[in-house]
Amino acid sequence: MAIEFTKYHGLGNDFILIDNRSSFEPVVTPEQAIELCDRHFGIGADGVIFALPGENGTDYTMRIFNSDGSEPEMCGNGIRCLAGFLADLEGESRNQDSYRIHTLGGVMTPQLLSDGQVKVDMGLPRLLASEIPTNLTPAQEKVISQPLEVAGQTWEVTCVNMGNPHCITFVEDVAAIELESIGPKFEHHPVFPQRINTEFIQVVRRDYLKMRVWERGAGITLACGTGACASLVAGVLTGKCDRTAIVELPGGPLQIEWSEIDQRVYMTGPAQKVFTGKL
Ligand SMILES: N[C@@H](CCC[C@H](N)C(=O)O)C(=O)O
Repeated sequence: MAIEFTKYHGLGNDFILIDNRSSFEPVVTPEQAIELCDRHFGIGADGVIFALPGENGTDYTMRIFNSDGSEPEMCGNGIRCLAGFLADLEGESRNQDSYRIHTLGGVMTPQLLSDGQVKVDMGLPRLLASEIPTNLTPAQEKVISQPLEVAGQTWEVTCVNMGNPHCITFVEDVAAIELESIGPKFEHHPVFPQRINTEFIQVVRRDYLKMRVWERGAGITLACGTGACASLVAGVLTGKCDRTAIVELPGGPLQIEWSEIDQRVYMTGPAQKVFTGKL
């Protein structure tokens, strides 16, 4: 059976999008996703995203496999790409600018803006150790500026769940971080039972942060939307940044706001279609 796909990226965080609207189960297995994501022997991507029928009264469901075949709960750059993909699929029959999307990390609402960008209501950040999850502090406490031993060094970390788990460390210079060697050690640290996404943040100004990321299940990527949101929340919790800031990633900037009014996090950024194909 031939399967059509569309390749998208959000700031270089790239995905294979599949129209899965006629079934509640992904038409590609995690093992096949690993092969498709391979940059030498496959299409090449950080993950495979499926547009499935909506659940619990939502318009659609998003599921995603990382390039290692694991299934994360949520993907920020991916959900912007999904919104662009859905708008394309609906074509002339489209009658809405925003979609309510069911994900394993909760309901998210991407909105297509007139300038081509996508703004996503990413929901409320979850901060308790049990919600990350981590056993770094007692279950009902937040994990803010806690010491964590990784690779013989003590790092001061703050943890935030944005549907998926993140561990954030503020550093003087993100360029000096040896991401390839330190990233996997954070990801597989025993204090994180479901592994972790790891962000290193340099505060250039209170409204401008530089970020590099090691993603759970995907390694170094050019951008991570949930990671940018989690990092801004961590910056506010530690008093290092404002509630609205630009987070500059290797693939480009995202605008992030942690609203004082409704306490929800909003992310605005691009979603770019690259090409279509058939498997
Ligand atoms: N790149 C994504 C996050 C994808 C999922 C992540 N690798 C995980 O396992 O949680 C984003 O833009 O948020």
